[in-house]
Amino acid sequence: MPEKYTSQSEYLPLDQVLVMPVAEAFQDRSKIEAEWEKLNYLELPDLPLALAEYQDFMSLLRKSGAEIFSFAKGDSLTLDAVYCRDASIVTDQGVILCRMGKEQRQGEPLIQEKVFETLDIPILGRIEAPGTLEGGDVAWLDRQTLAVGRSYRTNSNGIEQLTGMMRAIGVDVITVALPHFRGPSDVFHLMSILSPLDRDLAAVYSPLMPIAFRNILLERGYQLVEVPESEFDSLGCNILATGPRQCVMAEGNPITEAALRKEGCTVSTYTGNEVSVKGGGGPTCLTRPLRRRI
Ligand SMILES: NC(=O)NCCC[C@H](N)C(=O)O
Repeated sequence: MPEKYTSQSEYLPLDQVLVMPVAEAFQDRSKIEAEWEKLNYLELPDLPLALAEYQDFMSLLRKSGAEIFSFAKGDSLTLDAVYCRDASIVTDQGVILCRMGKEQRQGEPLIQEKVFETLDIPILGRIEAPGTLEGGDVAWLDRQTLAVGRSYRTNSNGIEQLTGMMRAIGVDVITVALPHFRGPSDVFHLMSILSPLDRDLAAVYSPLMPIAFRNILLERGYQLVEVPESEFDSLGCNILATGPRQCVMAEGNPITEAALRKEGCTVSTYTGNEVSVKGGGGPTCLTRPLRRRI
């Protein structure tokens, strides 16, 4: 029987996706007030606005036709749990539970595990101490190639563990050494500078991309849409593909949006000031894609 689905793609038509609803992660004003500064958010998120923004984001996800599942809330979770991509990686053989580089997020993988169990998705492996690895540092370049950023969140030991698990299932890992940029307290993942949008199209922020990795993308036949400096902090480079050249991005990135349209992309935007910009997590961070249609 021909294969119908894969988890090893960032751009094929999205079929199933997990989210951690903002209502569950943010909960109430007192939780937000107690946590936002310690988590290094830019400003205090406004709950009613965040809920409204998230509703719009979810309606874009629903419009894509994907089936949506939710993670459950847990006592050990912070506001950051809304950025559910980071706590797990999904392969065609099962899930790898991450070990978060940001200490306050270390409860997330265990809470996610319970939901994977109820969905009957096998656990292929877990990153163990002293390794750290976050899902935002990981992106499929094709079905057999996974790029992983070595960052303040993802260390060499985590990458070694991941590489071993991937070798066992026939996947090559390309390590991308990320620069210091704004330092350890900032959120800076591989997917802050790379969003694959089709087999041969990716949005990139080249100023922070190692030349060698950028050349690998070009050698692989990727055409690169360059995100300008003025749109980096507004998450212009963090774009969710719900299908080939079907993009969901945070509003406020008109130059990138126009460049994507020029390459034949359909672009939908949501207001992400509260739910994305203040916490530093764009649409890929807000979603844990489970599988895509081949
Ligand atoms: N994949 C991502 O870029 N995730 C964003 C996570 C933001 C969150 N405030 C964090 O610091 O971990």
